[in-house]
Amino acid sequence: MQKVLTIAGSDSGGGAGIQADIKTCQALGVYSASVITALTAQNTREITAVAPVERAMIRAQLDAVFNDIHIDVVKTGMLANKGTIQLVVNRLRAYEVENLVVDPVITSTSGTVLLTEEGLDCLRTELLPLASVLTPNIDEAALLLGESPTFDIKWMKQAAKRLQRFGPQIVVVKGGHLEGSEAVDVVYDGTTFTMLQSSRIHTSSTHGTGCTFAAAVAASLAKGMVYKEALQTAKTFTHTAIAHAFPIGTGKGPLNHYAHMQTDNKGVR
Ligand SMILES: Nc1ncnc2c1ncn2[C@@H]1O[C@H](COP(=O)(O)OP(=O)(O)OP(=O)(O)O)[C@@H](O)[C@H]1O
Ligand SMILES: Cc1ncc(COP(=O)(O)O)c(N)n1
Repeated sequence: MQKVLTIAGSDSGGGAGIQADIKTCQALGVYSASVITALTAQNTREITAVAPVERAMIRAQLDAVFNDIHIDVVKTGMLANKGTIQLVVNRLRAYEVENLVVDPVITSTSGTVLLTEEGLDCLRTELLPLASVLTPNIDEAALLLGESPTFDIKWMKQAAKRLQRFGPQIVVVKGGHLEGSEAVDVVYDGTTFTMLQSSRIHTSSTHGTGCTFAAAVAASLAKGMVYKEALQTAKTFTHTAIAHAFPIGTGKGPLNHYAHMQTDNKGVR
């Protein structure tokens, strides 16, 4: 059984964060352990409270997992602040983690800041050098680069190339928020660009798409897939989960993480 550790925040509404990560790993047949960095009081409409977990408790969770369970791939999501990032970096180095997927969660879709400014600097300089795969959306890519985004493929390519210089082996700039009929993500591996392409689904069920995509990359890498196959698997998995989402809540609803189990191999019911 391959094992992923997700280090992220809890979403009480069950659509994003730790909950999305665990469901994704489960659906892809990979075991998941979880280290919770923050609690959020959240539903499909808004985040009403955020409580970062104290550092000693995060450290205790990390050490409890790493001292007992062999982890194949680590995935990070909401890290909340500089202190937590420094601690996570310290523990990832101590346990010699080699496979790391970093989803740089900065702001929720509903507009709540989930990472402090100091935390953003620290993520850029201390965590990105350890990353195997970095998965920003267009806004997150721009914040990491300290500039305004342009919502087109040309800018996404430039951003991916420049972000790769911070240290991650592979950068995926996700185009879920692009205009048009296609949802295109730009992948840069230090040498070549590739595109992950799918049709855009017109739906309000998009809460947790970023968490789901990154967790599916982590689970696929844990299963031994090479990165191109892992990214394509994650893209198809996320698309299917959006396409077959149930109407849950009154805002931006969660995905159906188990949809691909109810579909044939082409992702069609
Ligand atoms: N409406 C959609 N139709 C098809 N694919 C989508 C749609 N929205 C997002 N995706 C895909 O989902 C994945 C996540 O991309 P997105 O840009 O939405 O990330 P994100 O903004 O980090 O997500 P989140 O909404 O959780 O913050 C990408 O592969 C993207 O192309
Ligand atoms: C705990 C947690 N982690 C991540 C997100 C980002 O997801 P989204 O952009 O869909 O709101 C979130 N809302 N909550």
